[in-house]
Amino acid sequence: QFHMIKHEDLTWRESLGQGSFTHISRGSKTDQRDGVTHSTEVLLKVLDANHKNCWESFFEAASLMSQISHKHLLLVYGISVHKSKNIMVQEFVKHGALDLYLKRSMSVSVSWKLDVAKQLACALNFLEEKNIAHGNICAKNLLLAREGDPSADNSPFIKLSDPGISMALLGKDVVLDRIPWVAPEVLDTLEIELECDKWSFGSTLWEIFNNGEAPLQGLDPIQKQQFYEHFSNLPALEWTELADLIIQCMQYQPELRPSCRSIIRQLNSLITSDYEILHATGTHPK
Ligand SMILES: Nc1cnc(-c2cc(N)nc3[nH]ccc23)cn1
Repeated sequence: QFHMIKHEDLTWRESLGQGSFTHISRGSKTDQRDGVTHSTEVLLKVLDANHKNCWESFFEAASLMSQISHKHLLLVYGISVHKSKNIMVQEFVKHGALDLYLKRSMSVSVSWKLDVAKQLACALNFLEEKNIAHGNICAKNLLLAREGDPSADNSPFIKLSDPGISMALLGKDVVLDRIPWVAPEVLDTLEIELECDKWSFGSTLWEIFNNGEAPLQGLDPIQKQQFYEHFSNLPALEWTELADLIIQCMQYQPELRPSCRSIIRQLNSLITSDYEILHATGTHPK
């Protein structure tokens, strides 16, 4: 279920950092199509040699993304296995991870953030309709394909990256580190259900509207675990309707979390109210 890419068709360029048990580089792949050689810019995600036992989960995560195609899901071109290297070849998304982008550019508007939130909700709705749980929704896994430029009246465009190696294999410390993105029930079961993505969506909304700041970033793993044991909530945003949506998504009882359709409906009404307030009073909702 994967396109196998020959190692000699790959070119490595600069390293771009690392994920859980992986390191990533910019690169390119060449392929022949109707006798013409094409070179495509790609992202090369290499599984650390000392985590070879995770290769199945590594490729499982990618194959989830290549079984289905959607405009807001990252495209996986295929895999390449060469000696002890397991390589996933993904589309290269120009502006990289959303959390870093938000931290750098403090000037994105409320409507920009709502637009990005709605695109993520649409991607989740698509996955929900296919009964596919992602399991690692967070701003770091949202890639910005287009910045959006208000003066040119064009909007941002995001792509949801693959979930990476499943938490069942990542160990307890990584799971604790993913609080508050990982749904509370996952800490016991390490099973990912559709409702888990709703919880993570709430946490990602919080990130987007806090300019990429990681929620609970100052807490150590024990304090993070206590955050769940005390049924705590993230600090409320000033915009109450948005804060309410985050609370709905981050309900400790999975069955009480809203459907994706309800999330999209609520985002649409926030978009409308933001538009009306902005164009009526020239200020943003508080
Ligand atoms: N599928 C992907 C994933 N990450 C990127 C990316 C782009 C960029 N400009 N800086 C980066 N720094 C780290 C990753 C990255 C691109 N495509």
